[in-house]
Amino acid sequence: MQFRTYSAPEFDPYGDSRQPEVSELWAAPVATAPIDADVALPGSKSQTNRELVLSALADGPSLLTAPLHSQDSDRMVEALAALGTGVERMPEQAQLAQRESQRRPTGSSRPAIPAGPFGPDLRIVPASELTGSTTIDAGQAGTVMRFVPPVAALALGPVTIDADDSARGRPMHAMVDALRALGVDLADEGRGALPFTVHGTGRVSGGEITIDASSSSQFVSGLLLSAPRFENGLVLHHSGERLPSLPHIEMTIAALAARGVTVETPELGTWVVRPQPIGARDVAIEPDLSNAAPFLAAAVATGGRVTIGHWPAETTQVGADLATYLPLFGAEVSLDGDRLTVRGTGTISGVDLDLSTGGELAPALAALAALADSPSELTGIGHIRHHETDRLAALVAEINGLGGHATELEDGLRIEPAELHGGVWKSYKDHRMSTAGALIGLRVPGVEVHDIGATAKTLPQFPELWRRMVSGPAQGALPA
Ligand SMILES: O=C(O)C1=C[C@@H](OP(=O)(O)O)[C@@H](O)[C@H](O)C1
Ligand SMILES: C=C(OP(=O)(O)O)C(=O)O
Repeated sequence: MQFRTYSAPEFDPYGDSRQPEVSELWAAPVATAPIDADVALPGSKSQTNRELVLSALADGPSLLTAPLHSQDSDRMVEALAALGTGVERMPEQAQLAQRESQRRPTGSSRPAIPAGPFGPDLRIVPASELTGSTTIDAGQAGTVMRFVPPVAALALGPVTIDADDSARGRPMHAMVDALRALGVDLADEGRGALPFTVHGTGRVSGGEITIDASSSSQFVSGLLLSAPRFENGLVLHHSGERLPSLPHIEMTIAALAARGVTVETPELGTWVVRPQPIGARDVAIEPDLSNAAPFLAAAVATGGRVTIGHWPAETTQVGADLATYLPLFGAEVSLDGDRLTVRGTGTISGVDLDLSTGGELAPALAALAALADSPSELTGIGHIRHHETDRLAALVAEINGLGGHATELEDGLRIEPAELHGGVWKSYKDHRMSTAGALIGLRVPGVEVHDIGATAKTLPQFPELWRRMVSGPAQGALPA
């Protein structure tokens, strides 16, 4: 394979997240001393894309403050706009006034949401009638490919939904079968995969269905988000060997509740949504706590300190579990107001972790485990074989490619201590593989990440934020 050298572009926080494909090599910065940094992170992908969908289906305009601007959120904005939703980028003055009005009730003078320059707030104006006769590009976004088809079914006219070549293989069967069972006409040429065309009639009858959401919680979330607009609502049962990422379903239920929609859960694996309006709402999006994983892990890897501001006191984001996971690796974690600090202690211990609730944290935690001084097992994550890439295979290949000792388990990974060396770390067009490579590169000289541009999926600013974090005013000696 031939690679060219990659030099980071100028930091452009308002830049277009649809970056050109960056398939060059990025020399991962090496920490020469313990990291000592404060990091501000843009908005949560999962919250932004839920609130975009709910705002498009709501009974009036909504304002999203501090939303994410990245490939995944841009694909969602474009999808909803193609169906007739109005999306306005708020001018800076209006943003400041809005943020001022969202100051914390405790009397603190600090705004309740990040003031970081990560892109404009968005005002969403629902269409009086969703219109089809359009094509939607989900890119690589699981949230777009699983949340938008039920919305398309509520539109009038055919909607073709497609994705990047690399994402066309992601499971969609459960959504195809669910929509058909709800009375939606869908043409998929028997593939049960993207691309397919939803022949929307402007209405979905709804009813009681059973799906197998073992491969992704997003099927449940996608159906629940649109269900209040189904004529008969939805009674949804999950039947399958497992249900991953439960906090993400909790996030969906919480987002609906905040807009006045109750989701009843009479038993585990059943959700009931009655037909009802979805309330318009102004929402402040929390920072993306899953994207916090490589940054906080950097403190552990270098025996240093990383602080992330605006850490929510209460959240359904699974990244909040980093505060309990990282101490298992040997870190100290403290929360001072809304500032979460992780301090490395100089020791990186191996861990046994069931990550079934938070599979998207696995790449960062696997990278940290590869730097640990004792073996780790990360389990409950068989479903991450269906994420942006087969993450179990990718992590094993790349960790071992640097001299590590990782093996694939039926539902996870075993990683044993080994002396790592430099080399090319491939990203497989997966943002979390790119950031996992960067994390290992902090401690292993000569790691070159192929396609750091993949981080544009949820964090286009990653190379610059990482560079700033590593080049902070750190002093002292790295752990042995
Ligand atoms: O609903 C969501 O926002 C997400 C759900 C999870 O998907 P899976 O259940 O497919 O793991 C998670 O991994 C993904 O990053 C985001
Ligand atoms: C699995 C992920 O993304 P998606 O929303 O595309 O499923 C992820 O971000 O780790």
